[in-house]
Amino acid sequence: MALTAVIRVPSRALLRPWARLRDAALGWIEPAGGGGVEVSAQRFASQKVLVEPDPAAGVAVMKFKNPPVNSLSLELLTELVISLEKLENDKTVRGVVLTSDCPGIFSAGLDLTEMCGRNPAHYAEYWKAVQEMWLRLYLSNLVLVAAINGASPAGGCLIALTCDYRVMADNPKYCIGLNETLLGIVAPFWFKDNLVNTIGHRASERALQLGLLFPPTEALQVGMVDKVVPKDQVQSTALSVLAQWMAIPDHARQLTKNMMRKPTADRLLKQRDADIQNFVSFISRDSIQKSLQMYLEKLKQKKG
Ligand SMILES: CCCCC/C=C\C/C=C\C/C=C/C(=O)SCCNC(=O)CCNC(=O)[C@H](O)C(C)(C)COP(=O)(O)OP(=O)(O)OC[C@H]1O[C@@H](n2cnc3c(N)ncnc32)[C@H](O)[C@@H]1OP(=O)(O)O
Repeated sequence: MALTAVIRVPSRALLRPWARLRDAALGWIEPAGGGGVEVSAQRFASQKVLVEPDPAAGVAVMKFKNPPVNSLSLELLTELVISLEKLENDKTVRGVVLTSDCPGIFSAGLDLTEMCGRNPAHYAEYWKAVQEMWLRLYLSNLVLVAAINGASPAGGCLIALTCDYRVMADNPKYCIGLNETLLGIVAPFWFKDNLVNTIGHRASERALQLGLLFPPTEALQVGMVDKVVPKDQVQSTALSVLAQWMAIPDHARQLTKNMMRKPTADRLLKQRDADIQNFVSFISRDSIQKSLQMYLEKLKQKKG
């Protein structure tokens, strides 16, 4: 990856402790004596989220890279939020394409191993990170376009739903949807709200109860994605769409986005702790743990 952009990062001594953790996560190194440091955009490429900025165009491409299936581990979620925050603060960037570096998979959704056989404190930490990811993406001031270049179940679909526009590859093997009920679990209310805001109430009711995973043409029909194109055109189409959205003055577009989305985000913001408690007690149930374990086993057996 050839990247040339230069980003100014303040001295670590001036940053809060969490920012030092962030620097470590992103692999930024401050030279001895440090009074601020210039890092090349290559350093911006962390392990599980690659960011390719194009300052001339005012955009960046963010690629998830957590093989084999881009499951949303705690580590990936943390890097995603940090990378997004950095882009939000970068005055040269106004729009971002979200896509995958893993062939054939956009994201397999939440990491089942983070929700199985762990303790309540871990479940709480994990759920807080999932909430944070959703809130940051859903309320982002940037134009976000999803370039869905592979399967996108559950949490993968949620990421796509937070975007302002979704372009999907036309391979009928790639499916997208909130399939939680197939795992014996329930999509949280804010997943549901995001879906209802995208495809409407009746279509959501059907899709959520049946845990429907839509192939691209059906996803287009129901309004879950906005455009279906051949696989090799997904990213270029997403970049063209980004350019169209970026032709609108930022302040007017951002205020409009906020007006449309804030009430939905506020529903979660008003009850974040209660939502974490609900998740922890739900996921800790023996019956739910059994369902998830059986589902994981089925995924593993599929190979053999
Ligand atoms: C009433 C109160 C309610 C409160 C709310 C409570 C609960 C709700 C909580 C959460 C909502 C959940 C959201 C989610 O996102 S759950 C995750 C859902 N995801 C899926 O169902 C996708 C599962 N995966 C697949 O279907 C396939 O893997 C794939 C993505 C289509 C890719 O298929 P492929 O054939 O290419 O790969 P494999 O299937 O062979 O998988 C390779 C490897 O990856 C492992 N794996 C797959 N998905 C996950 C995952 N999500 N998490 C962790 N690991 C995953 C798979 O087991 C294989 O592992 P192996 O060790 O065998 O290599």
